[in-house]
Amino acid sequence: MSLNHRWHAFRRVPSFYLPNEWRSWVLDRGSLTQRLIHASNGDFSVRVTRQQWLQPKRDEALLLGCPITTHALIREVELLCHGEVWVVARSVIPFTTLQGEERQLKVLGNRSLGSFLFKSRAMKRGPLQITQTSPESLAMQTDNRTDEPLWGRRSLFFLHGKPLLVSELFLPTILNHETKA
Ligand SMILES: C=C(O[C@@H]1C=C(C(=O)O)C=C[C@H]1O)C(=O)O
Repeated sequence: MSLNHRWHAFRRVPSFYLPNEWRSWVLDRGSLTQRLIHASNGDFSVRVTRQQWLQPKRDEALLLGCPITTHALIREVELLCHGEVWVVARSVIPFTTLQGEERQLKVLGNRSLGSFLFKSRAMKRGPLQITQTSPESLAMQTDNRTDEPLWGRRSLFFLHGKPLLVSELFLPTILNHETKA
């Protein structure tokens, strides 16, 4: 069952605010998909909750260098390990990025965006921006309800120099699982 996360404007916080237990996950610049596959012994899946042509949020358009009125491909997903949502993610992909090899991004389906990005030799990643959001932003199921703030990040990826913006929010389930492991 989807968490129906509502993405609000990104409120950036300095990375030194990150609690120690989250630093290794939120500051990891490698493939999150690969890390989740490893952490779940391969019991990993992607649930696409939205894929539509929409206007990006103002702060997203500014970061991407797109006119605020242009539409972009908005892809929102939940990344599940052992059938539980561990990460929710939102990607904003401008029309001008979805050309050439990158047209494949339109038809990823339940394949992970990261599996495409980190295979590409033409991929560069920009700096990570860190955010903290209230647990109310997630209509969380009872088994991972928390009063703790949620930590997330966003960064630009560049494919052949063309940008897309990826935002990710990490659920407390990740740490609960790690303490059990
Ligand atoms: C960027 C990555 O791709 C992940 C998968 C996504 C998707 O399938 O839409 C979106 C963001 C990431 O959590 C990664 O694996 O590092």
